[in-house]
Amino acid sequence: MKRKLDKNGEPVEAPPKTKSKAAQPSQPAQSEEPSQPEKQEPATEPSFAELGLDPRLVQAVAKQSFEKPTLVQRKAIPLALQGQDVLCKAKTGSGKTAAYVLPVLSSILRRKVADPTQFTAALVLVPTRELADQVFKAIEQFSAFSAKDIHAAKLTENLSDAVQRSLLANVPDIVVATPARAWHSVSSAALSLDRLQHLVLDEADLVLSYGYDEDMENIARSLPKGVQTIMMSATLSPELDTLKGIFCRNPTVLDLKEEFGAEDEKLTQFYVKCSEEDKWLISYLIFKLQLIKGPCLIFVADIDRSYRLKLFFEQFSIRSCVLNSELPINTRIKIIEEFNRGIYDIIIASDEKSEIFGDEAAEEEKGKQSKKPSKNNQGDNSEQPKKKRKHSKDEEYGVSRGIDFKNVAAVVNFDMPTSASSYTHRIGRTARAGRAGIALSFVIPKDQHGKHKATTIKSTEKDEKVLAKIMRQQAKLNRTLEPYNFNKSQMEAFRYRMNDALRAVTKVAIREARTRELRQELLRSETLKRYFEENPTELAHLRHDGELGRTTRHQPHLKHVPDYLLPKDGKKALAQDGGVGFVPFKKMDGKDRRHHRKGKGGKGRSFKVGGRKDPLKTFKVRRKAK
Ligand SMILES: Nc1ncnc2c1ncn2[C@@H]1O[C@H](COP(=O)(O)OP(=O)(O)OP(=O)(O)O)[C@@H](O)[C@H]1O
Repeated sequence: MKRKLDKNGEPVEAPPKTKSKAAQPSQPAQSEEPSQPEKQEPATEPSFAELGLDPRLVQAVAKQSFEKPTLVQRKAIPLALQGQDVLCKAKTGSGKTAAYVLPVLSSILRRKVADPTQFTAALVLVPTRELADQVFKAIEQFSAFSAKDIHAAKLTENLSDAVQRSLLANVPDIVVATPARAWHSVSSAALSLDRLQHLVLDEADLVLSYGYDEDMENIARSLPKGVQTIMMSATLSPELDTLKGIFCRNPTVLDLKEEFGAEDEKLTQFYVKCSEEDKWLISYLIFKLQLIKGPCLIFVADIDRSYRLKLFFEQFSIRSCVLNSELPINTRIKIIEEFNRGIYDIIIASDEKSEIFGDEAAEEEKGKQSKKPSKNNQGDNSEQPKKKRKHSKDEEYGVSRGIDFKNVAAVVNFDMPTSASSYTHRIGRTARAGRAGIALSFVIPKDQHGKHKATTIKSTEKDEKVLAKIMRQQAKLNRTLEPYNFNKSQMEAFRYRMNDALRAVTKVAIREARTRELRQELLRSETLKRYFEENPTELAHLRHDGELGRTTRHQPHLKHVPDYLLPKDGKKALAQDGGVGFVPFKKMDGKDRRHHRKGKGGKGRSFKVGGRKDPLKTFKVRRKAK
């Protein structure tokens, strides 16, 4: 039974004095208690050292330049250090990873002082391979000063069973894996959970959506008694209840409200209602004229779409890279790393999972009949999103959730997600850890859907419904989405160029781009290196194929925007009535513009998010009089 908590996530009753888990079930049920007056946060917030963490971890945290713990860290770390089960819901980008990694590492270090026996004490389950990589890196960073005492392993790479076995033969203290990988290792006796002490489910609301129900059940059966369970999630979903039922005993539930009030909100949200064709035109203008600057994440509905947009941008010399489930995991991780290092400014990510997480608009139409409580989701396929089993794609792929893309200035929903919760997760890739960011979503009005055969896509049919739902959801958080209006007449001058570029991006060109990308990966593959050494002619063929076939028409004239195309008052005139629509990330005086063109530091980065150069400080939204 869950405990009552105040608005700040403080348990209303005093936390148990005992550190022993065994004592917990005997505590009286608290959930029916009336609400207590809110507890005030202490005048000064505790530092990491004051949270009771091992000093070596505090040192590592300082190295990361984390000045003070975030709300979720202040609340969850002490509870986890006491050995309690914790179910924590906190917003995206609020620092949940450190909130569980630090106490788990601290407990392992503390235990090792008394008992240096080597065994796997912690298992961290995450829904995607990308996330596993990220969590593993966080563990490495936080154990920088205790590396000889903490040995971690990640079980998600495309490693052979033999290699994974040898990894596990070293008996890591902490294992990070997707549930499928973890169960595979447990069932083959490569990983022993016999002495497990901590189980973490990160992005817990997702694990069942990814079709891991059976793996979770199997893992649950293999756990010894008394394992501490920590569940982290950015949203509350019925799946959490299912998992709570399977794994937790009397967890403390932390439902943490936003750390910042509306006035501190650093995320600005816009939407553009436009035709299917204008979506391409506006995107071209936004990126070519740099109306949005800085690292940007563009979400599209499927893989073909990601290549179509990339090739379309290429026509105008706008550089971008694609991220999708077809690419090998190592490539995906590399792309995320390179984006975080500032090598790419635009990632076009296909959010195929958005479909799986439920088309809420469709659900609404079904009259919400399926509101029956599901005690246990096993076999309950009617309520569970369908597992997608497609061979070419990686089912453990996911970029809209959990991944810590650094300093993302803008998230663009080129194609709307099909649910409000997908939207929350997508926009959560920007404005992280108190930084600024914008979200811009293209919405196709219902009467415009299907009108432009070349670019129409099924998933955007219910954009308006989804938008309405998103607006309601955001309003609950005191957030609004503002219309982002373009001056249509000024856009017209660019239309023929956009059409020219769209025509060049044929289906054949997209197919070719898709296979070319995969071919490049084959050429880079370490696994195939040996094979190619022995079969050099095949390597030559593969290379030759790659050099051939650039099926997109090359149109050098599209690269530059001639001055006569630009409106008299420059880019600003593109915004209708000079109002919403111009998104300068930085005040652009003459000097700055030169600076931008040159591409500061040769990296093409021309602004900082947050700090003195906070682009949003110069951003004016003029509400349109209704
Ligand atoms: N105390 C802190 N001070 C400063 N930065 C922090 C702190 N804790 C975490 N961060 C940074 O905040 C960013 C977001 O953290 P993290 O990825 O853990 O968020 P999250 O809540 O797990 O997000 P999501 O729900 O999207 O997975 C990371 O770049 C992390 O390094």
